[in-house]
Amino acid sequence: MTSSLTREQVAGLPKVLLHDHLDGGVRSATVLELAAQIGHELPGDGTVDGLAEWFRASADSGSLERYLETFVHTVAVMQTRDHLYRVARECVLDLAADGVVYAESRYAPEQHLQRGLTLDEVVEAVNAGFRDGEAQAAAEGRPIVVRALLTAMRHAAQSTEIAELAVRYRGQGVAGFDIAGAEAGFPPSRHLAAFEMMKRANAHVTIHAGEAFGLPSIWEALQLCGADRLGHGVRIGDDIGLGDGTVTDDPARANQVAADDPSALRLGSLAAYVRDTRVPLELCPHSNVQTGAAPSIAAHPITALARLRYRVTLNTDNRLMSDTTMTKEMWALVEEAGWDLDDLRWVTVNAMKSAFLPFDQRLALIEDVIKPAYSCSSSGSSAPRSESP
Ligand SMILES: O=c1[nH]cnc2c1ncn2[C@H]1C[C@H](O)[C@@H](CO)O1
Ligand SMILES: [Zn+2]
Repeated sequence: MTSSLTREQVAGLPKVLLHDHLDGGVRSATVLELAAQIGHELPGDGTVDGLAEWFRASADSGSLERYLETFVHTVAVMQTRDHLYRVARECVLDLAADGVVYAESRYAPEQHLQRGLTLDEVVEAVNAGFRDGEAQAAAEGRPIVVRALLTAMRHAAQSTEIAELAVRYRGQGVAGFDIAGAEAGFPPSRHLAAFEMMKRANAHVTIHAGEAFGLPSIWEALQLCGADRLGHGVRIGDDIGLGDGTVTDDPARANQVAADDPSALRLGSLAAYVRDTRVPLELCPHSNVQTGAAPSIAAHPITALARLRYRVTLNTDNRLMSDTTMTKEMWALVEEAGWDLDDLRWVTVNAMKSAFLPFDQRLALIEDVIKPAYSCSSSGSSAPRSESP
């Protein structure tokens, strides 16, 4: 239970990460080195730590739009085959060092064409980095499986082409399709043709929705665009009533009510649909605090949603901008929101169940890797939380 769980123990647990941006997790040392090579001018004081701090502080603005402005400096150094390969390979090594055993890493191929690469060359460079990173991590005794998700930017007009690219590389390192970028003013239905194309191809879709904008965005993502998962989806709390407000109006109180008596919270029809149909929520606590989607880790709706038994998964979003890792996300919930080992095991199994990986491979990772490690870590003082139906 909480009292016996240490940060070191959490660091050693196997983790599953479904929502991590490749261009949001570049090592600051790599940004510095590659920027010098290509003559890209960077903010900060010229040091690795200074640049990392610049990303964190600039992203800490309370606004998604300002958070996203920082990506210009990572995207700038991901414009050649070698640079994409390096960033992808380092990403895998960093995730493996954090205990991640399965990850889906997303990026927008259309943002990496500034120096003449084609969309296919971008995907192939990243795939090559992922494969070599996996091989090196395995050789170092930290096996990890990584798949790519191809993102289309929601303010742009290339989503159908990116969806076609995702289908073309399905089974060759690419597991699905996503849209990202500023949410307000750019509803998911703007990209309906791309989503319909994915559905016709029986391919997987996740959509950034319910982060900076609320229920209409979630509704469109699910009911018009057929999303299999929600990127963030934290604003589903707007449809869960406290009697005098919603979960997202007063998340600290909602967490308390959910812990004391979950049946006291009333679910609107969309909130009920999301829970009943087990829609996976790719929740990213530190990122949400930075963009103003949640007030703090302690008061983040993830805890109420977990107590209400939504299909909650825990994610990093952008390790560089949010100065985070999976260990840090987990440990913050333990220290600040009362999570215990069973909660961590539960979100990890939830994530593996929700991965865009073939069923037999998901099952093998759950049975052979995740469950045995969490059983070994268990103090034996509590029964594991039962799986959701
Ligand atoms: O949290 C986010 N919400 C919406 N868009 C995001 C978020 N994090 C990163 N992005 C954008 C910026 C990246 O350049 C792009 C592709 O990874 O996705
Ligand atoms: Zn994201």
